[in-house]
Amino acid sequence: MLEIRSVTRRFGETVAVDGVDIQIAEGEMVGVIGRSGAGKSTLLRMINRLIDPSEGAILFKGREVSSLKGAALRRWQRDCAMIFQQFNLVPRLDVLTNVLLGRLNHRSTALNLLNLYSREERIQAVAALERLDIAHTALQQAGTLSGGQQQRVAIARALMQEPKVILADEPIASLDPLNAKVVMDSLADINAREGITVITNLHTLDTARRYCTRIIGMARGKVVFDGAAQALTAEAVRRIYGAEAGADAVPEAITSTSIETPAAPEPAFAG
Ligand SMILES: Nc1ncnc2c1ncn2[C@@H]1O[C@H](COP(=O)(O)OP(=O)(O)OP(=O)(O)O)[C@@H](O)[C@H]1O
Repeated sequence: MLEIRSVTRRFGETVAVDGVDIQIAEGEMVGVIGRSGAGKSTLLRMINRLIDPSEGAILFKGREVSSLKGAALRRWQRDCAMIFQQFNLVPRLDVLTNVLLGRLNHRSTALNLLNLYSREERIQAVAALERLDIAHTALQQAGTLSGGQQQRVAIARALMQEPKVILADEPIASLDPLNAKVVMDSLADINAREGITVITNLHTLDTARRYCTRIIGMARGKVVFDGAAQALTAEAVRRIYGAEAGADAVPEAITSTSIETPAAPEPAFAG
């Protein structure tokens, strides 16, 4: 369904993504792992066209999305929701309005300028917040919520886009273990129930193993592993993280769990 065909992205002398070929079927839950600088974010950002490839093509259901422009590009960006490490909410707006912003690319410019949302859209937004168990925050300023709550708002906003694909760029890197679990459980639930394809960059191996049916390992811009979580052997881990990351010597930062360690409950308002 999603095909990344010989895609390369250069930034000056740096080759961030180097001749990558990947095919992802509808409904997969894919984790992209690799060291910092391996090219994971660049790959994700090229899929929804925040960045354009230097070479190669990206196709969705046989149609090249890497060359779309104007309204067609906006439709693709609507189909392909993005979740960021830093949530990217509008902090001064209330939570409900932030979620409604997910409808932007569904609507005419005039409706957007007038800030008019239908009753159905508001009901849909509240339902998305309820699903993520944060409907009680609907009228609070988004910036007053804790990180975990803000990421859930971002997921609700993504759901409002009615996307075909969700791209999550290190969605739990800024969260404590309990919130990381809530966010990953939500993404897994959306993948399982709606069948929405999820592609997520993750910085810990065990999270990828636990949640993703398929893992793509990147090193220096190239795909060096692509397979089932169970096939991720010590040798594969060495290929992804480097020779020094031996079976017993994988750096703590790579394997340490960001999910299971108990943590103190988050404050209700962590402005
Ligand atoms: N806008 C940019 N301008 C210049 N170089 C960039 C830009 N974006 C990424 N790079 C470079 O491309 C390479 C890949 O970066 P990328 O952010 O994709 O890696 P990553 O695997 O996502 O790492 P991290 O986990 O640290 O975000 C790095 O060397 C980075 O410095």
